[in-house]
Amino acid sequence: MSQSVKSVVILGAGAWGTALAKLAAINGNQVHLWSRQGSQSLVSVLENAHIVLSAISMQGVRDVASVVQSSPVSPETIFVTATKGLEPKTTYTPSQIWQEIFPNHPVVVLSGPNLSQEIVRELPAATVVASKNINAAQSVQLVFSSSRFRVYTNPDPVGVELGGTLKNVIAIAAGVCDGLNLGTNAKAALVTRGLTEIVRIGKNLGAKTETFYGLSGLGDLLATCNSPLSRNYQLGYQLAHGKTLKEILASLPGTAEGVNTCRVLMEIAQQRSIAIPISEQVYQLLEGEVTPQQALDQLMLRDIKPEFDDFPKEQMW
Ligand SMILES: NC(=O)c1ccc[n+]([C@@H]2O[C@H](COP(=O)([O-])OP(=O)(O)OC[C@H]3O[C@@H](n4cnc5c(N)ncnc54)[C@H](O)[C@@H]3O)[C@@H](O)[C@H]2O)c1
Ligand SMILES: O=P(O)(O)OC[C@H](O)CO
Repeated sequence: MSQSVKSVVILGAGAWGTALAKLAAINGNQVHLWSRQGSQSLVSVLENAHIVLSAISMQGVRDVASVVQSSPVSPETIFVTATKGLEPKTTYTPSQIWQEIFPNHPVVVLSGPNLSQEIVRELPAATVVASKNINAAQSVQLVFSSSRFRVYTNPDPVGVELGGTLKNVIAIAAGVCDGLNLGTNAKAALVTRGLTEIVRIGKNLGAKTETFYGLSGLGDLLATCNSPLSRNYQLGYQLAHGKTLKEILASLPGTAEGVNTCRVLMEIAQQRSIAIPISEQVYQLLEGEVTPQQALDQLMLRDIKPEFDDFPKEQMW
């Protein structure tokens, strides 16, 4: 694959930032991995950057974006966000924060079934880069594509971002399901109905339904709900084994964004009257209002209903 060498700055040297820095470096790009604990100043690494990719956990995104705003950045710089979360105060996605702060720059979302521990082992994986600016998405595609990492473009950044973000809540539920040994049928039902909740919220927020059936939606949902490498899945699994949220968070390696996302998601669903029963039980579980068994009972004993919300009546029977 031929491409011109790009100067790529990765913000956040956690698990995902480090894996992405490795992928960009494999292709011969000039990569600077910036961490708040490191010795390099943000201003010095941002100079001449073609691409600035944020792999900061949600809680730090606005602070870091504001510091970047006060640094000299080329007018051509493309911002890429790889964070999977929602901002509590505004309910914004990370790309909405970057776009608000940098209204004249292209913003690209990078999201997919990407467990970082597999990617650093160079196991094959695929992802999606989504933007309203196709040229920017294609530039980012070239920077990260390799024989081990297949990158697709997509024109629906909100859908790609919400798929990666909302699946973390369902992954917590999947961990609970496996932790309680509920079986394969239960897991299939949970993941499928979880996807229905993600589509309901996503459509309401302006995303395209098809996006949720792609890599960044269903793909990431399957990866995260089936792997003990997922921190969100692990969190649910340990809740099912009787640990408290506080105990789990104290020993979990890295960030489980699903905890914060679930709280913001409940606010969005309530404001917009969207039914998300699985996510609601995850919320109550995280708040300590129900036990895993009570959450399961509440889901199974809901009123019976048709499978789909919006089948035209004449096609029903
Ligand atoms: N690890 C994965 O497999 C993976 C894959 C895809 C997406 N993600 C997403 O990427 C994001 C980061 O995940 P991670 O696994 O690297 O988490 P992590 O906990 O390993 O790293 C988070 C990074 O954010 C930095 N950070 C947090 N607050 C900050 C602040 N206020 N200022 C500066 N830096 C700050 C931390 O120093 C750290 O470098 C999350 O939103 C996660 O959902 C992770
Ligand atoms: O470890 P998790 O649960 O944050 O999942 C990591 C990625 O989002 C998987 O694509």
